[in-house]
Amino acid sequence: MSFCVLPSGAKTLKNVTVPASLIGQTGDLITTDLTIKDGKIKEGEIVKTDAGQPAETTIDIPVIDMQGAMVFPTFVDMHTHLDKGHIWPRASNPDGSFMGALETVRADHANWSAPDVEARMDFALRCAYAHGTKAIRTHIDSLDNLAASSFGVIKKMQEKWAGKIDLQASCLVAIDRIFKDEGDFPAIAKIVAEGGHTLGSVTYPVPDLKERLLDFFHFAMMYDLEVDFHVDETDDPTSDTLRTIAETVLELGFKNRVTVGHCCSISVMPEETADEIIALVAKAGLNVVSLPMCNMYLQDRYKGRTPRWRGVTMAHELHAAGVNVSFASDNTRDPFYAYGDLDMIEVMREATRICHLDHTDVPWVNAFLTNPATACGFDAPTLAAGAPADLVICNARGWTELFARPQSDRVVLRDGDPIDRTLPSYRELDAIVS
Ligand SMILES: Nc1ccnc(=O)[nH]1
Repeated sequence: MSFCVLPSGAKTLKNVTVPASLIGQTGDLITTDLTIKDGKIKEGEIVKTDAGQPAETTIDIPVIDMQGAMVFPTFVDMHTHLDKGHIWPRASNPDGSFMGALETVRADHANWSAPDVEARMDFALRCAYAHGTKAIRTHIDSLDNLAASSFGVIKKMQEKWAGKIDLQASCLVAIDRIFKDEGDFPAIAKIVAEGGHTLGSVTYPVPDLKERLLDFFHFAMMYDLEVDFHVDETDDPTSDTLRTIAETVLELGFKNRVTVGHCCSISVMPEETADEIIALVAKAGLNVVSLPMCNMYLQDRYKGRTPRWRGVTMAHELHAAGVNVSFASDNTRDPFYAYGDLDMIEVMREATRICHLDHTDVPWVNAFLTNPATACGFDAPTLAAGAPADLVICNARGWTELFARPQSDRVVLRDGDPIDRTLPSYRELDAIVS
């Protein structure tokens, strides 16, 4: 049940609480009025005036006192794995470890027919849409001959969800499998380029990392692609592939957007080493995305031992160095993360708690909205006049109320009208994942 019922069509939402940065102001939260007309945000309240005024100002529209309800633009979830989502019932992680995840997923690849991937992906997109997300980047497992089939499903989903969810995809291929002239990667890169997707890889500290990265960037430059890496998702402080990625970007003068995800290991390195790498990341202009829920699940998990580390990257230090830092969902109900529902309010709540995004002057709310949009090239979410009225409205008047409850009773408007927020039932997937 929604906490309030809003009419379709034009309306003025009086007394809403919005993050100042999203209406181009400084500070934390601001109380304002938002008028919605023709599916777009207008400034202030549309006042009924006498005849003789421009037509636009003479309409009479409902005015609703929102009593301080928080309003956000719809969210951007820039790092997900829609092709893996919801396989948990048939492919659970045996011990919650990273290796357990990798091996379980690899064995499950045999089940990833196009209809299987499509059913799970569409389910996940319905969840994301209902929670108030408008743009998503997903990684696509591309080895084991999956690229042609799974990118085919992406194309179908992009068409089906056009206007509702802006969907981007990035191939996911282990760096030690990337060669310029042999193996599967040349064909995968071609599929990525032809579909206008993003070139992606997961880097490990392999002895020939530099050569493999140069082969990767060969394709990124040949096809003029944006790139997205899974980087150092480990508690091994000697895993410093982030440094090599930053150095390679600088050496090549690579100018397209580069995203690096996870980057967990810098936070267990000696401080001076981490600072050096962070400076390089800033110089290379890399966009960092942290995946706190998945990191907390997989990192520092040793049987019979209580975790002592939260698993996340150095978000505050990266931000202070001028790096564009974002947060995203990562996996949902698969061996890499047993939970999750592509709910960016959950991601914002958990990231705030895990990474201590509270008690700072930094407008961290941007890390779930404008920062990921910048990293991926999605339309910038904003509450400024003229923006589409794609809004998430919560029955909370400030951060403590917002993060204390899951906001399951939130209202989502798309083009100014409330959407049906009913979540799909897991039972729907029983036939394929049980
Ligand atoms: N965290 C993750 C690493 C690699 N693959 C995934 O699906 N998730």
